[in-house]
Amino acid sequence: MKNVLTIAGSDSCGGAGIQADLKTFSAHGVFGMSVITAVTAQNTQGVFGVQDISGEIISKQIQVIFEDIMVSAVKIGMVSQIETINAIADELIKYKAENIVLDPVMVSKSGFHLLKKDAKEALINRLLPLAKIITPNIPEAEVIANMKIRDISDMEKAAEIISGMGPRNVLIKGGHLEIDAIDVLYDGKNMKHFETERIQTNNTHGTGCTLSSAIASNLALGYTIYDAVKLAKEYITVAIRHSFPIGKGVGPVNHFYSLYKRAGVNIGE
Ligand SMILES: Nc1ncnc2c1ncn2[C@@H]1O[C@H](COP(=O)(O)OP(=O)(O)O)[C@@H](O)[C@H]1O
Ligand SMILES: Cc1ncc(COP(=O)(O)O)c(N)n1
Repeated sequence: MKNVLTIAGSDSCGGAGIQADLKTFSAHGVFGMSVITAVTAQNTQGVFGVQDISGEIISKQIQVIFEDIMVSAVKIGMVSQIETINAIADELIKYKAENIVLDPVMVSKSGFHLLKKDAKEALINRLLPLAKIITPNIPEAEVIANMKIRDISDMEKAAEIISGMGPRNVLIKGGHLEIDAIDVLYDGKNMKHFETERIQTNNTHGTGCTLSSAIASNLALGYTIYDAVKLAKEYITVAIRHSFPIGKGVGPVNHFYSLYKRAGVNIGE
């Protein structure tokens, strides 16, 4: 069994954050572990409160896991504030963590700032260089690369700029453009596109968290970056296609579609 760690925020409605990550790990047959950075009071309509966890207890959570268990990959999601970022960077460097997948979460689909404005520099300076792959969506890539992204050619330019900041691979996700769902992967030399048709649904809560956790799972299982992204893209596409109209807002994706199908669970198809 491969052990995979998520360092992220809790989403009370279970669609994004830690909850999405652990579901994704389980769906991939890896053992999921979690370091909670913040607790959000969140549903499909929005984020209504956040309590950040102290840097001290974040460090402690990371330490006790690495002192005890072999960690094959680490996914980083919501990091909230500078204190959190420093604690994570210090510990991951100390334990020489490998296969770090950084999802630079900034603003939720519902428009809530999950990263404090003064923490962007710390995220770029301290976490980007540690990442085997960083997975920004379009608004996040615009902030990190400091440019406007309107089309695929802009995504490629931004990927090159972000690549120069230290991560070994950059995946810019195209979910926020109007065109088909095209993600751009840059490994410092070659540009690759992963393309699927856009699924017409409002239920995309947690897509980014799920994709990055699927990549981390695949890296832990020994896949190359290219195959890890390709398989993760296939997984998120199925999860979006069979997403759930739960709640009054942006519903969650279906992490266990294949399992439910095999078990004959009626999921309303
Ligand atoms: N409507 C959609 N149909 C198909 N794929 C989508 C759709 N929306 C997002 N995706 C895919 O989901 C993944 C997450 O992308 P995105 O939604 O941009 O991330 P985030 O949740 O960080 O904003 C990407 O692989 C993207 O291409
Ligand atoms: C705790 C937490 N982490 C991450 C997200 C981003 O997910 P999304 O972009 O789908 O809102 C979120 N809403 N909540």
